[in-house]
Amino acid sequence: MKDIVRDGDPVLRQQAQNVSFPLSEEDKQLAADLMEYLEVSQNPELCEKYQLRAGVGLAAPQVGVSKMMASVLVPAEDENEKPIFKDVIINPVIVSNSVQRGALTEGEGCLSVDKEIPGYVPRAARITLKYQDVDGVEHKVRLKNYPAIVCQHEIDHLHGTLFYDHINKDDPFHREDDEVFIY
Ligand SMILES: OCN(O)CCCc1ccccc1
Ligand code: NI
Repeated sequence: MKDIVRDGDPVLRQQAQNVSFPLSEEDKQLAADLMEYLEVSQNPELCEKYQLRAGVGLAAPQVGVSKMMASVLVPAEDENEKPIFKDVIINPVIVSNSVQRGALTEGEGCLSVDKEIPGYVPRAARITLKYQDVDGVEHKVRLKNYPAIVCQHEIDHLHGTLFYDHINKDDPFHREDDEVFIY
């Protein structure tokens, strides 16, 4: 398990570099490590054993690698179902997003930010995301609700943005009329 870099390390505030294809052995290993972390962290026994915070996403800068790559694993409600979204998104670009905003009712956290920072993190309620997978295959997906929020959180990491940058300083729980709140 690679160590998670904490807020304060400059790598979390850098613009990550594009990844070239075909992936080098090093980048293939990085992609595997980023996804393995999520799988292990979402397994209750292993999560306990390795003392990991369960994660639904992990961006390369969070393991000290400033490259445009992040793993996303959003499990289904029923763990016997397949995940809602599972992939390593490489060179991701949000090509369009809804005007409507959305936020998680419980706010957000981050594996790189040890303290709780209360407040709504307003994001696009729906996005169209283009990315390449580890084989270099281009994907264009439309996401809403939790997967859309998680992908935006991860893509933020690739541009040196952390979730609390979006929280309204004067009124952390400010709600716009048309915002959707995701449970
Ligand atoms: O960057 C991933 N990471 O810090 C783990 C937490 C992911 C995450 C948590 C809340 C809302 C969106 C995404
Ligand atoms: Ni994070």
